[in-house]
Amino acid sequence: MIEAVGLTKRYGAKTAVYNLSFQVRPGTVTGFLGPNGSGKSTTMRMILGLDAPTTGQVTIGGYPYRKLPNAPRQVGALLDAKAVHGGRHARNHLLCLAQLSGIPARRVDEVLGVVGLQDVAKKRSKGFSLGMGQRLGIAAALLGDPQVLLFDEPVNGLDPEGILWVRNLMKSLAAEGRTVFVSSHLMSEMALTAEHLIVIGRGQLLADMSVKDFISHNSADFARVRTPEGDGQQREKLSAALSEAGGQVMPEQDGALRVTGLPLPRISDLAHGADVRLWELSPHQASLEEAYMRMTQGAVDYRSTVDQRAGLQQQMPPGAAPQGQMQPPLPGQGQPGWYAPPPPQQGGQPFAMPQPQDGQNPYAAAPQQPPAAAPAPDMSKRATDNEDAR
Ligand SMILES: Nc1ncnc2c1ncn2[C@@H]1O[C@H](COP(=O)(O)OP(=O)(O)OP(=O)(O)O)[C@@H](O)[C@H]1O
Repeated sequence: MIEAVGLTKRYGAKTAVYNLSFQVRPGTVTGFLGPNGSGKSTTMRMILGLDAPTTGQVTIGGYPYRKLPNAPRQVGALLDAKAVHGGRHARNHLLCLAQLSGIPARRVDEVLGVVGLQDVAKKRSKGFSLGMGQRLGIAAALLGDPQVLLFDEPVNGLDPEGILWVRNLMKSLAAEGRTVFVSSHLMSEMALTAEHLIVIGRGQLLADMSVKDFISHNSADFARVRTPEGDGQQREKLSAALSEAGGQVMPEQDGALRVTGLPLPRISDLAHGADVRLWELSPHQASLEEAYMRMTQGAVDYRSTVDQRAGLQQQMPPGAAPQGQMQPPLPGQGQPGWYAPPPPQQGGQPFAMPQPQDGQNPYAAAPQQPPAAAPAPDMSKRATDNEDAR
C-alpha cells in the first residue's frame, strides 16, 4: 500500500503539492487524475524518493522509498519513457537495470516478451517509436516483479491495440493483488481501467473515491427527449409540461431536450398527457470525462475571472429557467466538450472542495485570493487548459 500523509512540496515560491493525504490500496487499479500542472508527477516522484517532501511524508508498505529494503524489487515505475540511453539496445538497457538490482538476465527476456518487444530487443532504443518507448518503460517497471507499480501516462503514444494491452495488463497486475497507481489524461480509458480514483487540482485533493461514486457525485443522469422535427410548438409544450412537473429542461443543439429530475415513465406520461408525440425518449449516464470536466471546470470557475464560459455556467444553472420557459442554448451547449454545471444535489457547489485536514485549507479562507502557501493559479496556463477542454 502507498500512503501519503500531509504531503507538501514547494519549489521556491511555487507550491506544487499541498497537504495531500491518500492511500493507494492493493488489488485494484487506482487512477490518478488532475489537470496539467496539478502535481501528479511531483507526487509520484516523492513516492519514489526522487524528490523530498517539504513537509508530510509518503510511504510504501510503511517505509519511505529510500528506506525500503530491496526497493527495485518491491516497486516498479514508469515515469518518463524517454529517460533511456538511446544508443543502447532495448535488451541491453534492461540488462543494465537488472544487474543494478540483482535481477537475473532471464527476467529481461521474460519482460521483453510480456511487452511485445522480443523482435526488436537488439535494436537501439533511439530508433523506437513513442509507443515502443512506452513498452520499453513498462518492461523496466515490471523487471523486478514488484508488488507496487506506478505508471505516469502509460498509454501515451500507444495505438488502440497497445492501449487495450495496457488496460488488460494493469487490471491483471491488480487482480494478482498488486498495488497499481496510474495517471492518465485519457478519461475514457481511465473509466475502463481504474476502479478507484484520486483526483487532485492545484496540488490539493479533490476526490478520493470509486469511479462509480465519482461519476454519480459529479454528474446527473439525464433523459434525452425528442419531439417530431420542425414542430417547435410540440417541443415548447412538452418543455412546459416537464418543467411544471419539476423537471429541469435544457435544449440541446440538435433540437432534443435534456431532462433531469424526472424518471423516464413520468416523462412519457407527461408527454402523453400534453398530447405530444415523442420521437426519442432515452436514458443517458454521464461519462467519467463529463464528471471530471465538471469537477475541474468547477475548480477553474472558482478561481478564474477570465473564463467566459465559467460566467455563463454560474448565471444559468440547471433548473434556473422560470417554470415552463425554455432557455435558449448556451454558447457551445450540446457541442462536444460542453459540460453542464454540477448537478443540483451538489448544492450548487462548483466542485467538491477538499475538506481541511489540519484546519488550514488555503482555499476556504479566501477563495478568490490564495495565500502564498497555496499553489498559485497560473492564469495563462489555465486559459490553455480550458482551450483543451473545449
Ligand atoms: N523542479 C521543479 N521546479 C519548479 N517547479 C516545478 C518543478 N517540478 C514541477 N514544478 C511545478 O509544479 C507544478 C506541478 O507539476 P507536475 O509536473 O507535478 O504536474 P502534473 O500534474 O504532473 O502535470 P502534467 O499533467 O502536465 O504532467 C507545476 O506548476 C510545475 O511547473
